[in-house]
Amino acid sequence: MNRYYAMMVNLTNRPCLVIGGGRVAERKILSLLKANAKVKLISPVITPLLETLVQENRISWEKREYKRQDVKGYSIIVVATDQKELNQQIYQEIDHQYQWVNIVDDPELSTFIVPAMIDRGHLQIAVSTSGASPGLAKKIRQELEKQYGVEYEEYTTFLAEMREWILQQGLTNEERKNLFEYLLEPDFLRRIEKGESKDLLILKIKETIKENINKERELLS
Ligand SMILES: C[C@@]1(CC(=O)O)c2cc3[nH]c(cc4nc(cc5[nH]c(cc(n2)[C@H]1CCC(=O)O)[C@@](C)(CC(=O)O)[C@@H]5CCC(=O)O)C(CC(=O)O)=C4CCC(=O)O)c(CCC(=O)O)c3CC(=O)O
Ligand SMILES: NC(=O)C1=CN([C@@H]2O[C@H](COP(=O)(O)OP(=O)(O)OC[C@H]3O[C@@H](n4cnc5c(N)ncnc54)[C@H](O)[C@@H]3O)[C@@H](O)[C@H]2O)C=CC1
Repeated sequence: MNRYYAMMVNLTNRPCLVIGGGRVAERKILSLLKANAKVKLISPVITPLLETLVQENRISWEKREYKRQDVKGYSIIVVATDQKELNQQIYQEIDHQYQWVNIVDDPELSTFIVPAMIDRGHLQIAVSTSGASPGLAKKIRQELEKQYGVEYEEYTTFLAEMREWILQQGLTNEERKNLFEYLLEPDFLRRIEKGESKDLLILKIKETIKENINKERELLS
């Protein structure tokens, strides 16, 4: 079994090809769309949900069987037909030097595999078993979803906005480091979880920080 390298890939507007339009292809397409990829689908038959995505112009679809000339010019190719031999044949016809390939029924041939994802706004947690047990990756994803609830969407936006502001304040490395630590105190997560407005919280914290910095600087001068 392979040992994989995890990375976060920017697929915005990148051309991605999915061959086969069944249940598994549907799952891969939904996650590609979440990453703003430009998805093309080739398959004679597709699921009702994929039909809807085609009608909404969110993916393009060629209603036909795969041809050898199809597999050129993509960042990512997902091979998801239900025929093992065909999937292997497609693998042979892909130029692997320039394209990342996921063969859904053959981890050994794939140049990348897809983890189970917890999606909480800026926070994404990926769970992988390296193909040992995709079912376990899904189970752990479901457990982590309880631990990292929807409040993390607002919370990570709060952290991102505060961080950007702190970076613009012309502080010393030491001051910045202390503030980033301060932001991670559990109290802020708790307050957001309880429904306190993120924007008001940000205003209050900025005031506190400014006061403290001014006080410290007066003491030092
Ligand atoms: C190697 C990999 C390649 C890839 O697809 O990238 C792969 C391969 C295969 N999956 C198979 C089976 C199942 N896959 C799932 C589910 C998911 N599979 C996903 C990823 C991966 N699956 C990659 C490894 C990821 C890793 O281990 O880290 C997830 C995480 C992500 C996603 O697909 O988006 C998504 C969960 C999403 C979620 O819910 O969070 C379930 C459960 C279910 O469907 O409910 C089952 C049945 C239970 C079981 O088998 O465990 C089979 C056998 C098919 C057969 O029996 O013929 C193969 C082929 C083989 O192993 O040879
Ligand atoms: N990686 C994963 O997470 C999982 C992988 N699998 C594997 O994935 C494969 C696909 O599973 P499902 O999506 O459930 O199958 P499915 O039967 O729902 O879909 C297969 C799709 O392939 C298309 N297809 C068939 N011949 C084609 C051709 N010549 N050119 C283009 N498209 C063609 C069909 O039209 C259909 O849309 C299975 O063989 C299974 O071994 C199964 C479960 C999970």
